[in-house]
Amino acid sequence: MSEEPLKAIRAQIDSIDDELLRLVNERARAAAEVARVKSADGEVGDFYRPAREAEVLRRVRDSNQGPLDDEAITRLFREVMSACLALQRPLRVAFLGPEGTFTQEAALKHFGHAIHSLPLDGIDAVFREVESGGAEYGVVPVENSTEGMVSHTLDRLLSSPLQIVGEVELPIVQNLATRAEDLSAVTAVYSHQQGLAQCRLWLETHLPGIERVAVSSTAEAARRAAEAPGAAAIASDAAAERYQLTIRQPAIQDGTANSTRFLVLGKESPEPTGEDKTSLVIARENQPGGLAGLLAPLARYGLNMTRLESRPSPEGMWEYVFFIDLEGHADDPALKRALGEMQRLASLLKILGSYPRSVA
Ligand SMILES: O=C(O)C(=O)C[C@]1(C(=O)O)C=C[C@@H](O)C=C1
Repeated sequence: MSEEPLKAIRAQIDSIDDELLRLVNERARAAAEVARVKSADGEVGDFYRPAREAEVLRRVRDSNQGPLDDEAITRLFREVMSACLALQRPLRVAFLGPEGTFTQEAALKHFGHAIHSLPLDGIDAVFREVESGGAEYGVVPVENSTEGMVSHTLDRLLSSPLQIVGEVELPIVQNLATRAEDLSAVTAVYSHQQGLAQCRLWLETHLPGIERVAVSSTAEAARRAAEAPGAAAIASDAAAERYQLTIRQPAIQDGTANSTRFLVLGKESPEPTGEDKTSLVIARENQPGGLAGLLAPLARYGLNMTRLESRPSPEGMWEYVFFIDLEGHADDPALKRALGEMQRLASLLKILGSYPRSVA
């Protein structure tokens, strides 16, 4: 290879980098100025604005002409914003730990890497940390495309004063990670109960009769597998790397399109962005056509429901509450009117939050 053309292109890259460096710092100074104006206006607390961040990301995606794809551009700008925000004070973000969980991956995807991470040992602990002000935000799993809802998160949403302020969708790739030399040396498989369920067919085919142990997370499973030679974990690439396990079999999940949706919890709902979702929980006394009647205003106002899930009510046996996701923000006029009408029919209606649709 001739060195001369390479030298010239590298000189060009150096000068582009100089320009990028100057521009990124200029942007950081502008973001710091926004923070100064917010403080002067008497705003206290953190300066994170999920609605504005969604707007910034959608805008750059819309003007992106490549060759970098939209996902790469989103990742880059997310990190730039994360670093700009951390100039004021890094956000404290609690998530279902330990380090190496898919929930940590979701938290980093949403907030970027310039955060102060708080890995906690349960969904309940994440809610409590945000409720008590120990963290400004929390990230918890809420549903998996193969395995369905994470009922603990739904139940906790019902009782918590927290708001859903964002959502993150993450493709989930589960691996069999172990220190064992090969599959025949595996004597037990550890994972989160959802990890075990997502790989049920693979386990039945390749490790029939081998003990399956459910633990608090896939990362905890990897930690345990690192301690015992015959143990294996169903866990992420990140967890396998963190606990120095070898991936004996990659991508063992049964569903080809396996993805998990996570919720970001905070104290205040973001303002409307034009591409939002609203989550709520409703109930009505048990009567014929009860649920249909309750949902009728949605059809009347032409509102789109993206999810409907029932859970046993904490109030009584064979009573149910319904978790609903709608397109739109609770401050949008049509949605506001529909919610008002539903409120009159419902024995319970709690808005869990309005938040920008995830920018993947
Ligand atoms: O626009 C704001 O409110 C800012 O604080 C600036 C900025 C950014 O870097 O663009 C930083 C943090 C917020 O979460 C949103 C956006």
